[in-house]
Amino acid sequence: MEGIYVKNRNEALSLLGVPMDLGADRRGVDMGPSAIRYAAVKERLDDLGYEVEDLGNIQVPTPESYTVGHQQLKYLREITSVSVELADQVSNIKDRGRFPLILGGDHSIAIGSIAGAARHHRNMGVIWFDAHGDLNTEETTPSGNIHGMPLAVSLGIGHPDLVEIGGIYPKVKPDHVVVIGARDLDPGEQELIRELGIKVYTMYDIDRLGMAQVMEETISIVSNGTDGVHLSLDLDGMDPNESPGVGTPVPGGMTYRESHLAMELLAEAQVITSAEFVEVNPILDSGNKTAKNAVELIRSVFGAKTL
Ligand SMILES: NC(=[NH2+])NCCC[C@H](N)C(=O)O
Ligand SMILES: [Mn+2]
Ligand SMILES: [Mn+2]
Repeated sequence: MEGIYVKNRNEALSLLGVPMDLGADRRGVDMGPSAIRYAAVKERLDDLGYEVEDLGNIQVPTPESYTVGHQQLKYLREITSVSVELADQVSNIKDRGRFPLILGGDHSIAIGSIAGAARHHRNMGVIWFDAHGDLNTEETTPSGNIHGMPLAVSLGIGHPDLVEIGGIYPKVKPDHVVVIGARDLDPGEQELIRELGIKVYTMYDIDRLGMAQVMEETISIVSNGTDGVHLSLDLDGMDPNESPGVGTPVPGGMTYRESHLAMELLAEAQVITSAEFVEVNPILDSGNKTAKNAVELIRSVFGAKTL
């Protein structure tokens, strides 16, 4: 198994924005793709020698025009239809031999991007960089917000409308999933993690082992017996002092340096076959700092080196 970038700098990347905020039930994160583009994501990847196309944004309904619907699964219908479209677009990008780089939007978009990537990688690994587990279901959710559920959905757990998106389910197996940076797990999520034996590196583990070892172990877990790896990076995994522009900040997160090292080690390992960067909320940000961090992390994962 092998990622499609770094080795070959002529490789083609496709940027796709998903201005979704329905999964967070809070405005601002819909402007994430614009904020990341404003931070010059395309130009900064051009500089690395990639052929980059920007496909623009997927159309997402505005919350003001819809009702929440189900209280435990807010905007289920609208999120389902966007996810179906996103899955198709990600799959089309891969059909064209290009690398899908998805810009969020709240984390519910992972449902669609993983569904699309899973069509091409039937044994896909997933790295979930996040303060949260995003392993809730309609029974365990404290908020009813679907952005707290996409990892569970990808594992085949949750509302059938979400789980069945893309026609393949489960999309990933618990043995091939690693969560990095967790420091806020709801009781139901903790139970599910134990039950399924999902590997979670909490902030405690990162402090004890160091990021280098965490990534070495992570890479070996997600590449063992898999045919591709999706990176799902929630900017709230980073410390809110450094990345304040997120809707659900949790203190005590990964530093700028730790996050970069993680991306650099992924670049060296050449394992990532699709990626998304989510939860950037420019309304809550200061000076577009969080979007700029996203762009720097994107550059690192695509092999940027100082020397
Ligand atoms: N992608 C995120 N930022 N998720 C935050 C989820 C917060 C909380 N665990 C919930 O389910 O509501
Ligand atoms: Mn999060
Ligand atoms: Mn998340």
